[in-house]
Amino acid sequence: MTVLNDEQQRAFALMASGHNVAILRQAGTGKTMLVREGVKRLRERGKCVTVTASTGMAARQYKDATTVHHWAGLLDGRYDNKELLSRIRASEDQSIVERIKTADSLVIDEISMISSKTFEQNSDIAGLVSEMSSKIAVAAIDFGTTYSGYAFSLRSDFQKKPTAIQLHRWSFGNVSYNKVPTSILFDEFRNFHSFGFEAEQNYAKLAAAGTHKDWYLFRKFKMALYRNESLGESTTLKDTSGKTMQAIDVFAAGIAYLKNHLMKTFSMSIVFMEEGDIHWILTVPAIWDDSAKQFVRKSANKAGIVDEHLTLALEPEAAAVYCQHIPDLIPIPVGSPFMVLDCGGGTVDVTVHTITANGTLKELHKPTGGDWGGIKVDDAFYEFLLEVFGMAVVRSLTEQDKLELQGSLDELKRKVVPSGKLSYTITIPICLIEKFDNVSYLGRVKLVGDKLKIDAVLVKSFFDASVKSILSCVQKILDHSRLTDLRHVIMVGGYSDSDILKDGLQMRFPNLQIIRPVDAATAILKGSVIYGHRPQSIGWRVMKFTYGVSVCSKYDEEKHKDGVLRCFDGVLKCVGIFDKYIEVDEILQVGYKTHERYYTPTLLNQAECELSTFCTGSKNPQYVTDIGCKELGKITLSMADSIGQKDRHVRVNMILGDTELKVEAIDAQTGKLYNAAFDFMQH
Ligand SMILES: Nc1ncnc2c1ncn2[C@@H]1O[C@H](COP(=O)(O)OP(=O)(O)OP(=O)(O)O)[C@@H](O)[C@H]1O
Repeated sequence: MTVLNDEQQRAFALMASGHNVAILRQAGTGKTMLVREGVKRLRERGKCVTVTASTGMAARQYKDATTVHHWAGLLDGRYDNKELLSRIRASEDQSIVERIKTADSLVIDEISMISSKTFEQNSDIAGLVSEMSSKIAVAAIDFGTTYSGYAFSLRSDFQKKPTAIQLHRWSFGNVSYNKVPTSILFDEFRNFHSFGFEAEQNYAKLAAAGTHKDWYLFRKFKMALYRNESLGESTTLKDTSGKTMQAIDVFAAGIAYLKNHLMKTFSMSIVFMEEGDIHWILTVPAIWDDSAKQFVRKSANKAGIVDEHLTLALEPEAAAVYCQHIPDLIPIPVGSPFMVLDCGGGTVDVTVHTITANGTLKELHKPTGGDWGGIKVDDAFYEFLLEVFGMAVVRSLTEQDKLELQGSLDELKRKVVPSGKLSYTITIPICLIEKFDNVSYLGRVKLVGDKLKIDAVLVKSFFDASVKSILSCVQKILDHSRLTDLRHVIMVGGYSDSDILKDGLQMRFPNLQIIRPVDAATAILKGSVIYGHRPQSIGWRVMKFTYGVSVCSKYDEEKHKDGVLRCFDGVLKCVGIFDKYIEVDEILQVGYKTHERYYTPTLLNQAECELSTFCTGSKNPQYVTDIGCKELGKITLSMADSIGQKDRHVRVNMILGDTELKVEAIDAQTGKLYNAAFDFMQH
């Protein structure tokens, strides 16, 4: 084996761990030797390595090299990207697709001779290949706070027309809906019984018969994952009557119901579709933290969706992807920032992206938002009811009454417009009519038949708290120096259909163009399907936090003045130092890997090493105990393969910029790659 010097060894380590590596030096300094040796070593590890060069002449330096044009199927260079991709897609000879698909690493010699057009075409072809080698279908589940639904498309349909997405319509009574209420009913033995409208109606029937007391009805429970500091597998949820069940069982049952429903829909229309043929997308709010995302993943696993077939999509990001495919919707120029305001039932999620020259989306501002969705309006309405009727009367509502009242409220919310109306009416349950005795809102609330007639200004005030929070969040983002030229806001999510909200935004920000697509309420689901087929639609993301691990280091009087000191084998060390991997607000390319860090075991026979990971909103934390630092969880690194050896170490990369954090560890002695897992839920 050729011996590599330290610098070459470092370059090889980067190649081996999947980084993009540029080797730059004068002629005669060993670049070709390093490439030859690196290729040999990677192949010995079972990797498929392709060696190419920019010219035929350069390729001759290697035994089995070809030109990059030939390898990537760029044909003779006369086609533009679109034509090239459609030729490769339509070609009967799929050898180009096959060889790109199987390559683990690609070497390009004399890369400086390659034009930017060739680069772009290479990247587009790689994207096409990943699309063509993907699953037969993509199915997206939006497990929402108030409403849930699903959509899907076959790969073959997607390739013809990306927006050819089938959105399941749910029938109830004589009406069909895009989504169903996220309500789940379990029987007295905690077995899943029903979901959606059926769950609500079954529970109301049980309650009417007085047999509901041991049953469990969960509704609007998704927000339990938001900012939950102690989220774990043992977290419990309270049902409508205060009885508890394991949260993971409730989420898993809901996801399983939607998954099975979708499989049934498939089986009615498509022959031979199995779960393994589908890539599943689950949508999550972009502002959720890592433990909430991991919780959803674990729930999906429990529902029978395995990790390899599952991607989490960030809701506003998926909507941004969809909006790119709506013809004539948005005249947003390439390079201009635009905001996506995703207003759902529970969460309002705000992101800012720009469209790059190659059509991918680049995030410009970290996801921001809060729990100011449609249910804040509901909360204000129920507070009003309490004032008018009193706690005892409102508490006496039957399950059927509550169901009907929520339906009437949803209808009322849709009717409210910024101006022109003097009052609104809402149908209320008979028991409330009987108890109506208005003293709190004299002249502003009247009873007319079985309806409550409420002064329009009062009704509009139910939106105040939510709209105020959303406006101030948008203002904060606009104040960011990077976004001074932001002119467009795209509103998506069910609650964005509210004219009160849209008007509030337009009044406060008259210079912004507020765009609300026709299918604002389903943009997330449809965008998630497109994202599942083409994950490269998103190219860059902004880091929400500074991430790092807790390390200890030999005590340095200068550096560690405020540190916590401990003595190990007679050596004074400072513990709890924040070893920063990445900084908040940094914009990272999707799949970005941090520079490798090396960790050594403290004991000779240590088989595992645990790293505590931390995050914080501040840019340069010194210690993991600094204000604002939060422990995320642990990474467990296996060192079992080189047990007993001296000078062992594990090299660790964090993979950031994806929708979830990942970590990769390599045993430096054996070269074995471990997919060390983050555990954010060790509570
Ligand atoms: N026209 C409208 N005016 C006001 N509110 C509306 C309108 N249409 C729908 N909503 C409200 O939007 C919310 C549902 O939106 P959506 O289906 O996007 O939420 P979700 O997916 O349940 O929420 P999340 O994204 O928080 O999980 C409900 O609160 C509903 O009452």
